[in-house]
Amino acid sequence: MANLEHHARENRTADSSKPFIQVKNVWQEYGDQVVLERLNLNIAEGEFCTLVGASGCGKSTFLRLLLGQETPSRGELLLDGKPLASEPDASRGVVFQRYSVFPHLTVLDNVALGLELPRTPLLGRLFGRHKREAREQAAQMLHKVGLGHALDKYPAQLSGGMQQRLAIAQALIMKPRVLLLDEPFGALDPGIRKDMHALLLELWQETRLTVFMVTHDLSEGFTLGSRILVFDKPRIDPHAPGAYGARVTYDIPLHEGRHAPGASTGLPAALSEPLRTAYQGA
Ligand SMILES: Nc1ncnc2c1ncn2[C@@H]1O[C@H](COP(=O)(O)OP(=O)(O)OP(=O)(O)O)[C@@H](O)[C@H]1O
Repeated sequence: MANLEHHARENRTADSSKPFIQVKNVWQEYGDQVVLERLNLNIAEGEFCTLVGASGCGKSTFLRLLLGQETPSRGELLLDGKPLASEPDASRGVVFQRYSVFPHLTVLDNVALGLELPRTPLLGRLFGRHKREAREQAAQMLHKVGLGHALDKYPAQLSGGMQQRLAIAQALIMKPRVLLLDEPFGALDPGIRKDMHALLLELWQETRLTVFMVTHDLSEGFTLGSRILVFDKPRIDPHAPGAYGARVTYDIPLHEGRHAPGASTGLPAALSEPLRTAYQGA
């Protein structure tokens, strides 16, 4: 835990008066299909943004832009006032719905590898003291996410929830400043999802990482987020479905001052009901 707290302090050296992430008039087009249009957002460091919206409206595309996997067709994304690196780097960690660890490595090695690779890109592994330190750090992180008892297991021996815990540990061990989650709990049973929500909120509150999480579950979006971003297409041309893209049509702060998981959404009923209906009908 000391590590995570230290990490949180390190992350907070930036000028807090400036938005941490700025999205300036961002468009993303594939051929003649406009997927995202005119996105403008300022995100402060430490916000937990949940992204909801109809299937295919560009939420994962937006995550890929934040990750640096793609560059926008127009506009720019700034992190600490500087253009985002055009390739994924250690400042951003990512967890997908179907997790992507190395099946032939143990749980411990999967997490330690993240620390080893950047230091020895050619050999791929560390030796001696550095190796021991990497493994100790990895073991600490795995205890933190509740996998302390499974260090020597292989991914195929883990349940879905445990695999996502491993994926989260793998992302966090790199001390990212931004954590990108693309429906990380979408494949899990409701009971396990609740446990994962508690874990994620606990980790977020300790690190004050900036989180972007795509979810199809509106109540998950409301429960976890400190801010919910609703993606939707305000204009549709039935003769040219790709002519217009999605924008953020609702941008709602939630849980101001929240410190306990499961606090109320604080949304006025007059707003939450139409939003729920519109979203589910989409
Ligand atoms: N590399 C690409 N080339 C062409 N089209 C793409 C590409 N990536 C995404 N798209 C299209 O962009 C649109 C948005 O896709 P995206 O996966 O971002 O939506 P989404 O909101 O995350 O959907 P879902 O909720 O179903 O995961 C889709 O129509 C998809 O086919």
